[in-house]
Amino acid sequence: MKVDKVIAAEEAVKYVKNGMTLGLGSGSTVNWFLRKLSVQVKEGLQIQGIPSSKKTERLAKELGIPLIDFSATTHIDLAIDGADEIDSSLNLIKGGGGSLVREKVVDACADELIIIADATKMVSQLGAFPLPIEVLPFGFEVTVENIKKLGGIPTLRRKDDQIFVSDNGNYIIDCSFGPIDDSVTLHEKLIQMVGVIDTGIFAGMADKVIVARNGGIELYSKT
Ligand SMILES: O=C[C@H](O)[C@H](O)[C@H](O)COP(=O)(O)O
Repeated sequence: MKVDKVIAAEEAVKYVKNGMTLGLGSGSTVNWFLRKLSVQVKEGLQIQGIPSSKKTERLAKELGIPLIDFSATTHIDLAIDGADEIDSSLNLIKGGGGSLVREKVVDACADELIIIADATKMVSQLGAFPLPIEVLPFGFEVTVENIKKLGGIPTLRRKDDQIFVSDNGNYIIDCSFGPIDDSVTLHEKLIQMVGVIDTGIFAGMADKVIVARNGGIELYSKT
């Protein structure tokens, strides 16, 4: 039986049209989308993708998906991305894989953003997943203290006993705020802090969310 991430990814491929410039998100669900997309590309579909992470770039190249960067165009027709949490207003927490900043740049300039996920990502309120915040390494200790003042419990992300470094050369602070009542206000407070590059709150950005649950598809659209 196919896992739900694969089913959501397959559904998203149906939205890709010949000639499109695609924003390619990051994460395991997007990786399934890339595999499905590459089959269509081999069959003659003409698209070009702008990757949102080095991992996505690497996999897309391996799969033979044509890639460009923003020096070729600043217009993206459709971005496909994953998420760590999705609320009923389609606000998201992203960045579990550490790609939030490039993802936000790519997703924000797309005419349409479609999020693909399995049903485990749907929540009644954001906040069970610690919010990833990308920060400048210089003086990150100060930034962490400032984040604490907002009531969060911050943890510097590590991987294999080393500090995790993003594709942009920055650190990630995973911060538990508990249930987030107002994600826009929280994002605005954080983004104003010196040293904060961006947060994993993607509020009001998703146009559609494709959720696969027990093998079936649910489609949610921005109202
Ligand atoms: O930084 C990572 C991204 O925001 C991913 O899109 C997110 O973590 C979801 O990943 P996955 O599809 O592996 O659950």
